[in-house]
Amino acid sequence: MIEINGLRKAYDGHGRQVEALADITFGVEAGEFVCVVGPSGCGKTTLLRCLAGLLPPTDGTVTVDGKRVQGPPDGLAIVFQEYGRSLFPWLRVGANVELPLKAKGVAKSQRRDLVRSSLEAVGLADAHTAYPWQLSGGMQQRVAIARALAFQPGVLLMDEPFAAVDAQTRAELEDLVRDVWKKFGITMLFVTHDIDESVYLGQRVVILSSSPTTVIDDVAVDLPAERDQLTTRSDPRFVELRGHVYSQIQRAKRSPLEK
Ligand SMILES: Nc1ncnc2c1ncn2[C@@H]1O[C@H](COP(=O)(O)OP(=O)(O)OP(=O)(O)O)[C@@H](O)[C@H]1O
Repeated sequence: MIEINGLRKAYDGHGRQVEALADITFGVEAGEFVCVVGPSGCGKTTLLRCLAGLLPPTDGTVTVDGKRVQGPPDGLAIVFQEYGRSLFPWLRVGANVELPLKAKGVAKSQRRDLVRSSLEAVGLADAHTAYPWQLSGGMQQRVAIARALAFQPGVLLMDEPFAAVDAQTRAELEDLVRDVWKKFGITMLFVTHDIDESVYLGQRVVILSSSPTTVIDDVAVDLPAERDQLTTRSDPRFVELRGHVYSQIQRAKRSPLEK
């Protein structure tokens, strides 16, 4: 479904090159839930931007559904961390969710159905006529997720979507994302700096090194498919996997001479 092959991305800035990604290779199967973790500044956002066709790679290729990414691929949606900036404050919730559908040329009656069903899927059926600024941060992020779902994406990219919400809301949103993933069979690539979150959510965790960034590990999360904030997080296997990812990231942060 997603194939990333030898991806390198260097930025040119004020006469000096910043190599954000050195050499990234991994794939995501259709319908899989893969989390990407790595130290701060290792290029997680850059990776998602290359996948979404928002940035051209310096080297290497990205393909989605067999097609090489050279611009935003069809059927791919993205949810960013900063929900406050991704929703239009002058549009009501329903209109925010509907906007990309209008741009896509979806007929009015179908737009109405999609807006209703995606707001229902995120538990916000009643918020249709509210303005985003009347909602809590967690609810605003639900609207952003509904907007992505209404688009009926085959692939959903999420860039640290819960970094700005409180711990309790975060747990609710994590469960919501697992629910919509299961319900809609979407291929998920979820970027986070939170190790526990990556193990709780993913079927696999891809671990990135610090710069020059490569994939240092690709961990299969062999926890039961039914996850629960209490039982999963206290499962000895969860604790073991979290410890493994943590130690890999610590190793990734050390300079090559210390490893
Ligand atoms: N537009 C840009 N021009 C120049 N350098 C950039 C640009 N965007 C990102 N970088 C650099 O590329 C590297 C990777 O940045 P990126 O934001 O992708 O990392 P990240 O892992 O998402 O960071 P964080 O964990 O802080 O969210 C950083 O060194 C950053 O300074």
